[in-house]
Amino acid sequence: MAPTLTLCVLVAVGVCIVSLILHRIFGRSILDNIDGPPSNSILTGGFPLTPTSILCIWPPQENLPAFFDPDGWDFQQDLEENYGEVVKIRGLLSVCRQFSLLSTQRNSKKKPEQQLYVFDPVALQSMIVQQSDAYEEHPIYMKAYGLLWGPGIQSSIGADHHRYRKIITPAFATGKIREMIPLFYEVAEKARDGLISPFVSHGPRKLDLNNILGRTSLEVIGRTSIGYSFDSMIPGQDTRNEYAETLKELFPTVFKFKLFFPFLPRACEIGSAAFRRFVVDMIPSKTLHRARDMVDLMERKATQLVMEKKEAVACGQLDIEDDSKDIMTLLLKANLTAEEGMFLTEEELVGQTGIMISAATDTTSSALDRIFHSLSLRRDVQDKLRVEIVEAPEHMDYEQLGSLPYLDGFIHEVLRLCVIRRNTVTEDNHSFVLGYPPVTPVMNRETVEDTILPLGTPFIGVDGQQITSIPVPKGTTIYIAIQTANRNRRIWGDDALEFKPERWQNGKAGAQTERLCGIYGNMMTFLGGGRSCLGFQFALLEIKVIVSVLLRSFIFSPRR
Ligand code: HEM
Repeated sequence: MAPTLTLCVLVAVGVCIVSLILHRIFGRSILDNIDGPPSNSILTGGFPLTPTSILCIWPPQENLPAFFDPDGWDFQQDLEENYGEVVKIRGLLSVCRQFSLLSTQRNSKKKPEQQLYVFDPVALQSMIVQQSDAYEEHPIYMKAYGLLWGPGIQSSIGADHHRYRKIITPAFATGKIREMIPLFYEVAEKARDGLISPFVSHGPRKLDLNNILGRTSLEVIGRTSIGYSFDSMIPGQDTRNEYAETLKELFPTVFKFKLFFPFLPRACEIGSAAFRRFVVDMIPSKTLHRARDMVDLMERKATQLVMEKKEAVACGQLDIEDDSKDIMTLLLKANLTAEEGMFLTEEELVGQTGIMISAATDTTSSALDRIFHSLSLRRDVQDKLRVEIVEAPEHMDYEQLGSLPYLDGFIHEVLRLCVIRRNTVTEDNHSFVLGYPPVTPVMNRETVEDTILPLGTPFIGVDGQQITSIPVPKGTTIYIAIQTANRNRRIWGDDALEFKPERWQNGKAGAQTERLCGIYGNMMTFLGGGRSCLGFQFALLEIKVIVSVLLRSFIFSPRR
């Protein structure tokens, strides 16, 4: 290492250590009284100040890797069982945050590394519904969405977000989605034929169900959102185009940079977009350049799709008054009648196209993966479901799809618990099934003002006193604990961790006295309030159609 660089690194490390010591001595926070798992990492602020621990700077954070680990079951379980329904988590790089390099909000009343993990139903209701203006989408994720897709509903807050939501919501009205059901069947049946065809031509063989479910979800949203086919779904052929490939690779590529995410809000403020682009071009990282090229490709494609649609409308090839058109046509139509300042610009239509396709594809396909995985492990559930489906009409309409009680209970239960914990379930012993919701076990928010978080279930603070509400300083990161809320024993009962579709029959589950503020089934899978999932009905119908089509033709077993 060059001497100057070595000196810079030493000075930076020295400054961090001094800051950390000062911070630990003088930095009091009103969140100190909330209990949470201990941290031993130098960069999370929870480390014991010994010479050995000072050397031990990796991993850079203690709670978060365990927290976000796909197999972090014990950690999540520990949070649920050993603390109150609001838990303090130690976040990333607290030392650097002292210098506001990472912090998105300057605030003296809290230690920036302290974050709250919330599953108390009253607290959730306050954050998501009553006091929602005080809790915004986390700036890191908003910036990330903005960089990936451009301006749109998921990369906006406040008035802009209200505007997007107002113009997009009618495209998801029940009447519109009901008309999409025949298309759901068309794509699901192509998927079924694609699965059957290799058996017919080559006899028994292994198939990649995960691949075909991903292709099916993308094709459904391509056709319904913009009237575009990404994949001819020709049996036996993987005919996906470049956009589809890119979409599949995008998140795994981008998440290789997850340690740098906290720098995004500040980094996006440095210089012009052209300058930032120049910096990205200059950084010698193949992966970064791959991510850049993927974003470019997706933007080009979305722009092309929007332009084609606009031209088709302009030259009369597409009748915008015809209600049975895709979501983009509905947005173009809504634009025509929108009040001043309420319509979507071309750039926003492009951003929205990318967001919509991404929001609908990974979510639904991972829910479907978990559904077929659960079915393969629970032959009893699979058989019972098949009996109900086979007795129903082959092509069901909206009402019929909603009227199959076991299918409905099964989908609710998968979306409550989802994927099966590895090594806990066998075909013989199926009583214990745990899982993650399909999008993420948590959603991030950040307080944009000082606020008070009320609690439904008071708990004892670190000082031994009862806490009935928590003053939360501006700039605090909050995790909406979707997964933990969905299996909170106080709400769901002692069998909360068991996979029981029957619990939904006769309206038993979902009608508990303790309410969660989610829009679907008294659970948080699709969130609630002003940022809840706009496509939840779409997703439910799509899933029901695909499950009913595939269960008629196949018996699913676990891979041997
Ligand atoms: C099982 C499937 C799905 C699940 C579990 C799911 C879940 C969610 C969740 C939790 C959010 C809130 C995100 C946040 O606050 O950052 C969300 C937002 C959203 N979802 Fe879904 N989603 C699913 C499928 C879909 C589908 C199929 C579509 C579209 C056709 C869709 C469109 C959206 C949109 C547009 C938003 C942004 C809403 C806003 O910011 O106001 N989702 N979804």
